[in-house]
Amino acid sequence: MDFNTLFGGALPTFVANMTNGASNETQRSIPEGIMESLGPLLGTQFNPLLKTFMLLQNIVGSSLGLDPTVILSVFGFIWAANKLSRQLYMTIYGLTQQYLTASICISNNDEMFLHMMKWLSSQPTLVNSRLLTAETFSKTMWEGEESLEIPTTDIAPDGSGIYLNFSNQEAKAPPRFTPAFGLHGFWFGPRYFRLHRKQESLYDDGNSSGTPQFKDKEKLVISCFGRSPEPIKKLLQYAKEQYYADHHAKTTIKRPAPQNMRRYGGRHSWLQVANRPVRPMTTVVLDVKQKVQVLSDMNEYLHPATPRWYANRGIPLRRGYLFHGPPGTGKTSLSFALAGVFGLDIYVISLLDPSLTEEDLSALFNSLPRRCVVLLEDIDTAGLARAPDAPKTDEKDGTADKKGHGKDKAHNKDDWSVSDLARELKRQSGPDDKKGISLSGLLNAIDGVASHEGRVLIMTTNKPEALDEALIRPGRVDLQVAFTNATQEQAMELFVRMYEADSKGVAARGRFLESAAEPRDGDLSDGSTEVEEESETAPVSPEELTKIAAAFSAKIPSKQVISPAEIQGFLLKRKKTPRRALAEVDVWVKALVEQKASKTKVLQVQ
Ligand SMILES: Nc1ncnc2c1ncn2[C@@H]1O[C@H](COP(=O)(O)OP(=O)(O)OP(=O)(O)O)[C@@H](O)[C@H]1O
Repeated sequence: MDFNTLFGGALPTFVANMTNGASNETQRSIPEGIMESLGPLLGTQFNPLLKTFMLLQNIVGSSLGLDPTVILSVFGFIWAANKLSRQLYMTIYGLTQQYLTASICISNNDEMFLHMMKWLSSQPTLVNSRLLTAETFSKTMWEGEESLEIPTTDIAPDGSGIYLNFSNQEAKAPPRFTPAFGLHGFWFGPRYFRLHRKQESLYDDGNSSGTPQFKDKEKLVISCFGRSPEPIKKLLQYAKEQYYADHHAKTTIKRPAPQNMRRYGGRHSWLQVANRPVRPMTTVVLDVKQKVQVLSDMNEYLHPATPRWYANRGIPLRRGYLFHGPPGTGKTSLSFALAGVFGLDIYVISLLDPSLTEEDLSALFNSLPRRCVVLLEDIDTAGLARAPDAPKTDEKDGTADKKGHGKDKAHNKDDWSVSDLARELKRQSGPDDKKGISLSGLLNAIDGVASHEGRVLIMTTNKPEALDEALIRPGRVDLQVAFTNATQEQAMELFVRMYEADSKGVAARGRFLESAAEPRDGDLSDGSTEVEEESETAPVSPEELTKIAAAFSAKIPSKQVISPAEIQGFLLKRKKTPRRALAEVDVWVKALVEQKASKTKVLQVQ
């Protein structure tokens, strides 16, 4: 079939019309027969479209006096120019990318990803862009809560029970917005940067996890014009500094990550669980000599020149402290205060964690940062027993190896009993023997080959006598700090600390003697004096506070039977009424001493 037959004889007319120029108006319109010819060719569904097009062509041709072929040619030219310019742009862009821009790629496996995302989420140009990702973002207790207006619930009809209500607090927390996947641009100083946020699915063959699966990984590619990556490096450094800007005032607390995350190692081994304001050293009530001793020892150890000093003498670069004493005497508090003083993160490990194996413990120690505090709390409760067949000598120095197999080596093969055999079989069988930490497992982690040097290890215990001597021998524990129940001086210090911030405020406002219900000196020594409701809450001057504190401490037994935590608990219940605390201390001390003597756990007075 030729074209003429196809177009039903209309083609010659159409061609003639087109070639005859634009002078004749009838010639500018599309020949009528062409519709019928194109219809079957394109299919019936295109008919309305074709008709509309033809109609438009006719209108344009006849009413505007334009030749449709010219219009088509113009459109064709624009299309071709567009294609060409795109091609050109792509080529120039590709060449520029290859030879004239620098890029740095950041994977979400790295901390730098967090720094960058936090910085990007604070950039107005980016958070006002049209392509965003919203993330639920919970604030910690210490972030901008004070100015929040919290609704109250009135549960008593007479209005006497008005309480704060936090039921919708999550709804009020605004989400965080970050640039969505795709291309973005932003300015940093005088320079323009391009950001490409990408997501890739990687296939994990299951070597580490046991189950093959696809995992999503994110990447940020930051590029800038110029052959040097220096501007991007500066940007990354800046983002990192911003990220840690408020860290000098905070102590970051980390714990081992859940088991399924730990297997990725590196920064996945540890999970940040809190970022608390630094605990000032002055808030820990302890003998000044002891405080200074620990502080100066740690300061010396953390000095940049110390690693070389240790290396020159072939001494492993480690420092261990044992804080021992009754419960609630400030062992953990001192650990946190020390981390705060030296600006170190604190890594807390619980040896009672059932998911923690000895391999995990070694891996955790191995992934510690260069300088940090590792806190092993209540080490005596971890059931760290020397293997029953392990020798009494220090495993490092003795013939025994770290897994407690020493005796086996010395064992005469002929002496094997059935129980030895059963024990050996148990040790070698099943996955259960991998659970829990043995003494040798802990020693391995603390000072084995894999152990990270440079860290400060703090172990706390209520029962130092229950610890194996291998655990606390010099080299593993270099300094012991004894904590005791509160002395009278400590009780006084605790009392002053509890109320001094308020009393300073009183001094500043010059309201020392404002209250008419101010107790006389005689009242202070007599704790049983009934204190009027309004005088209890009346402001206390610093001078008066010292007097009340002295009177209070005199009522604390000098035999040190009450812990600082107990005193703190008592004062907290009267946190705005120092006079009431003084008035009620006698009854409380008596009840507490009796309760301790009778070994009951139930408090009569709180
Ligand atoms: N010496 C102290 N100075 C200041 N506060 C103290 C002191 N001892 C205890 N406290 C307070 O008591 C509470 C418990 O203290 P902390 O956890 O430090 O005691 P601990 O000795 O570690 O107890 P445990 O042996 O039970 O772990 C904390 O809130 C802390 O502020």
